[in-house]
Amino acid sequence: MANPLGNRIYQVDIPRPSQELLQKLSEAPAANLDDAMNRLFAMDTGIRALNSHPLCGPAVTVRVPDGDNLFIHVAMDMVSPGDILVVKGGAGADRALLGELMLRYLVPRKVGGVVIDGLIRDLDYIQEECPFPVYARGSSPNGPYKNGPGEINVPVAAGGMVVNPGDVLVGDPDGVVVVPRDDVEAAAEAVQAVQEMEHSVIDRIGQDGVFIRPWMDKKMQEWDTPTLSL
Ligand SMILES: O=C([O-])CC(=O)C(=O)O
Ligand SMILES: [Mg+2]
Repeated sequence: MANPLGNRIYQVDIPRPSQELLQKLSEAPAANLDDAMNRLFAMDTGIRALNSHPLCGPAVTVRVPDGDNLFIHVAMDMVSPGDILVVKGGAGADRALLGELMLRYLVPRKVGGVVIDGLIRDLDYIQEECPFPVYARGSSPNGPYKNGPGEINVPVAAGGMVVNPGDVLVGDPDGVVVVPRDDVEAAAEAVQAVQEMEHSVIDRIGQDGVFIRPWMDKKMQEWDTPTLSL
């Protein structure tokens, strides 16, 4: 057998949450979902939405070297409908890992989206035609090499967060939140409570201009801040 270190493909049947659970996660803004997870689960701010389609689905993960997409091509044949292809490229990359041809190939495969910790190209297609969400650090006309190696369905550090195969990624223009696969139900429940709280605050602001902030009164009592006159 070839040396599998940095050169392996796990054929895992990732957990795929029910449509109902995914719906609950995706109907809230990513910010509220992150609040529901105590504000610790967002990818770093370099990972940006390149079109406006909402992102929500379980991850198939890929690790590739700087500027090389051979194993992304292999992973494209492993995604099921709704899956999010999550790629960790090398840190010093100056070339795109994916572009229009690959994205067009993923359309009939009904991929749920693509999140690239690295660069993409063919931005016009992504912004104007691609029917699913694409997130990446940016774009470059420099194209990828296709030499390998790589790993598929291993834990990757994408956008500064550990992403395991089957973790659920939820994204909107604010960025991407990673829900560990064992926490999906708890997160879906917790986000509903955050949503209800936000809606009641918004309603009061709209109704009578009152912003309910019990935490502010509590903190300011602790500070006992003097009000001075000049
Ligand atoms: O050449 C590549 O592998 C990436 C690309 O631009 C495309 O898929 O259109
Ligand atoms: Mg291209």
